[in-house]
Amino acid sequence: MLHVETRHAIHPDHAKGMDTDALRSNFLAQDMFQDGQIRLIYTHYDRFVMGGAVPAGGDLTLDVVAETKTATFLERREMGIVNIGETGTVSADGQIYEIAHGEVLYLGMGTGAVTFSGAGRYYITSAPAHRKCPNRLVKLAECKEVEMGAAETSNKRVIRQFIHPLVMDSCQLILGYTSLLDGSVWNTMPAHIHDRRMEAYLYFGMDAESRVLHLMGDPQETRHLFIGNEQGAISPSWSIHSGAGIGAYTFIWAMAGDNVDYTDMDFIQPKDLK
Ligand SMILES: O=C[C@H](O)[C@@H](O)CC(=O)C(=O)O
Ligand SMILES: [Zn+2]
Repeated sequence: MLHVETRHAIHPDHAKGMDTDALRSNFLAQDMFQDGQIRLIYTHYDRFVMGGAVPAGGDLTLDVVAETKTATFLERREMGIVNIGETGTVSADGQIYEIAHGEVLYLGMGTGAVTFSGAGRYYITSAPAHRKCPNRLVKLAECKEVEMGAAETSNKRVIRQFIHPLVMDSCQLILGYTSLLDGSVWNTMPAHIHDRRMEAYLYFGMDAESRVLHLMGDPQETRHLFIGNEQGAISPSWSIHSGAGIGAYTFIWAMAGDNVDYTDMDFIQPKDLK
């Protein structure tokens, strides 16, 4: 079963006046992971799509998505898939990929139908593409690891870059995930924006009762979302995207836009946030 929800692009002046419900219905991504379903959120931020596929031991095929009005979803798009569950398989273009927890599968433009199977919980990201880059399963050992932060500032973390120019080729999509070290709670502080790219976070690996206090908004007009396990935040290009967790967490970040330069960020120091 396929379910697709559309999220329109919001102007920062509009976001300023939103109450909690409006912020959550526009920027929180929830209910993506349901047994036996593929659930996508089609955003108008760079036409980035995020979602989940949970085959729960069976098979789920993603092929036609009415929103794109193309013969297949990937006809003019690329896709990045992260398995946040147990080992499972994804079949595409006549290949069967066995994907362990934390591994990333990139599927290039023109790949055709994609079938998700087994015990995996698959986080799906996709952006429009202009050329075919080779399909590739990126193993944990192949990603680029970057250590950031320090215990003294409660933000010691490891950033693992998978769909990233230092690892592989893609059109728009950049993707990886960041894990907080024991006792560190803050991600992406100092915060940043990048007007050239939108971004989406998916928080996972959390206790069911735990929450991340996710910060969003114009740096001078910050807002927050309390986010639970396997929920995400959609970050417009004008918004910061940062957070502090009550317990351990990892988050997948994915971006689409004008460049694939991960280091292209405009930082905002804590003293300049409001
Ligand atoms: O543009 C890059 C993204 O916001 C994240 O990769 C930041 C991040 O993982 C972190 O600092 O912890
Ligand atoms: Zn960012």
